[in-house]
Amino acid sequence: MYYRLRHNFRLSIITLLGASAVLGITPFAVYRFWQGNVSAGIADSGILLSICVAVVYAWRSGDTDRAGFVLALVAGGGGVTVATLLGEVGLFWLFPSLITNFFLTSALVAVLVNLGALAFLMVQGVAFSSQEQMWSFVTTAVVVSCCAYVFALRNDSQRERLEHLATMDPLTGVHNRRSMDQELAAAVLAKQRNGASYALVVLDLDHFKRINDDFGHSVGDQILIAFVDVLITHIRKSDQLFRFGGEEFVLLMPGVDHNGLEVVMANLQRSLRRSLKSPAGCPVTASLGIALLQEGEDADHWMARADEALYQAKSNGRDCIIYADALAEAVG
Ligand SMILES: Nc1nc2c(ncn2[C@@H]2O[C@H](COP(=O)(O)OP(=O)(O)OP(=O)(O)O)[C@@H](O)[C@H]2O)c(=O)[nH]1
Repeated sequence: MYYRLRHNFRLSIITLLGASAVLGITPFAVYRFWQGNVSAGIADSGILLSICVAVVYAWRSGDTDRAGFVLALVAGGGGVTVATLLGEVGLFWLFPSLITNFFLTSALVAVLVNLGALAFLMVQGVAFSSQEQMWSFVTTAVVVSCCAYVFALRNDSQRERLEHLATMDPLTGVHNRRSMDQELAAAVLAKQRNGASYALVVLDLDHFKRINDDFGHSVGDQILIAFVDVLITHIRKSDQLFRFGGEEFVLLMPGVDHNGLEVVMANLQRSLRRSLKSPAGCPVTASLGIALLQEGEDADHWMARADEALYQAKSNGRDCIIYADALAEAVG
């Protein structure tokens, strides 16, 4: 539970809202009934119940987008209902809901819900004691919503940027090892669920240290970029390329069989030999270790078999492709 709260921001906001609603609205609901204001008491109880249902749904299904959207509607609708029933006293409740909506759902939906709630109150008019009060309230509420909207947009773009930085390799523009771990785990799960086939190809440039030593690090960088360009032209849209670290890359290929894979890899190897050259004109080659995901295998074991195949390719003199499954048959 603590892990989910820590790692899922929207779930933690939904939970916080649920707890605040129970603590904040329950006494008011009781007070309204006690005062004999049954309609306001029912409105408070309805809001409370809807919030609790949405919180439970979010926890059970993990679908915080839908739960957040429903809660934003409940918050907006609840604020309007309370303002309509209680007038000026109820209007104050609209401000927390105007702000909270930006944490619960997307910035655009939140601002639309807020403007919708304000427009409804203006058209209906009963919540305000004078025109002047209505315009002051609506103006301040729109200013608050606009500021929150700008803040939420900025927050979204920073989160996207952070996500990008955390998952992409800045030099080559392909995904990094962190994303690879997630995708391998997803592939293993898909294999367990529907028997999907996957191949893992570990590619490592040969004698790359010499290139750095002879021509400098920036030339080495350019060769890494050119290597990725060649790989990208040879893979399908559904294939995923990751930089595992240094001059080692990993290709995750769904929906492949052994024969098809052999043809694609042989083409790739030819293409690398042809197009990847050092500044002195010498071909830059790569060694490849390949493993098809087996029934009941986990990601670590799968990766270890592909790595072992790569090690064998290096031991065989490099510029070579080794299949882990063929290796296992030969050993067995
Ligand atoms: N230019 C550049 N070099 C890198 C980068 N990351 C790692 N390297 C270099 O890659 C080289 C890898 O050297 P080794 O692990 O000995 O591998 P190798 O020389 O390719 O030898 P084999 O793999 O056995 O064929 C090291 O010199 C690293 O400094 C990078 O981002 N840019």
